[in-house]
Amino acid sequence: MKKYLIAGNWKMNKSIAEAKAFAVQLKGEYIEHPEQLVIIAPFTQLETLKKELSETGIRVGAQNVHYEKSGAFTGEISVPMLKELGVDMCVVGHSERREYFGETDSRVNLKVKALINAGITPILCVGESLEIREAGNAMLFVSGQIAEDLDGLSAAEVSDVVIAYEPIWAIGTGKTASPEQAEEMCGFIRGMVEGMYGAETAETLIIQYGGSMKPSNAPELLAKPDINGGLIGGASLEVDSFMEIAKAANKLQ
Ligand SMILES: O=C(CO)COP(=O)(O)O
Repeated sequence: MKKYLIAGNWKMNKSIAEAKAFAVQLKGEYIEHPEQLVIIAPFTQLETLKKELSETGIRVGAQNVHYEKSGAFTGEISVPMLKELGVDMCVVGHSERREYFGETDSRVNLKVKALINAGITPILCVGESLEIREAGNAMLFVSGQIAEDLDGLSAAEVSDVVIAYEPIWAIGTGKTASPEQAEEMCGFIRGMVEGMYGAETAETLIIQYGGSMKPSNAPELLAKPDINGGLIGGASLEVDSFMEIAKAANKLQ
């Protein structure tokens, strides 16, 4: 059976009450593979979501983390703090963090390592801008990101990482990468991981596509052999559209 991970990245949206209402509604749905779902929420909602979803098998993730365990880092949240809440996954290196908050590959690398050491699955985001794609350098750029972001990790550690390919030009724009474009890059990433860490690690690696994924385009994207799910922004904010995407994955299994 092909593995999928359908992740809703809520970004900076929802109140605690809204997060709870979403979880309650989600629990009312028939969910074939709850272990394939994860809600990536703002820090303030994590405790509520963990509580509400505790018996369901649906996982909960954070959107960012600091790599130091504690210290004078005002405004930051550490890996042990996420661990204390029972957080299962954490997005690292989202393009919005890279663009607006100066997240560098070397910091992304430290975050990935800190999360793996604590047993929290990193969802590592990579992806090129439109300018880079149009210059014909998308693969060169993405391979550079992956090489730096995974630097120093063993094959066993890379097996614990999820990679999300999110072309910046497709995020929040309504402009999706075509299934062929998405597959081309996800296949390229898998090939790169195979070259670096071996066939076994590459075969089991979960590679998501992200960027305006929605119920209408999800079936075609998810059908591609190297795409193991989605990192979904806008369409994850409503249970109905999120579940439609999850069901599209189940139909392919
Ligand atoms: O950035 C994304 C998920 O991390 C994609 O967001 P949209 O689905 O809203 O384009």
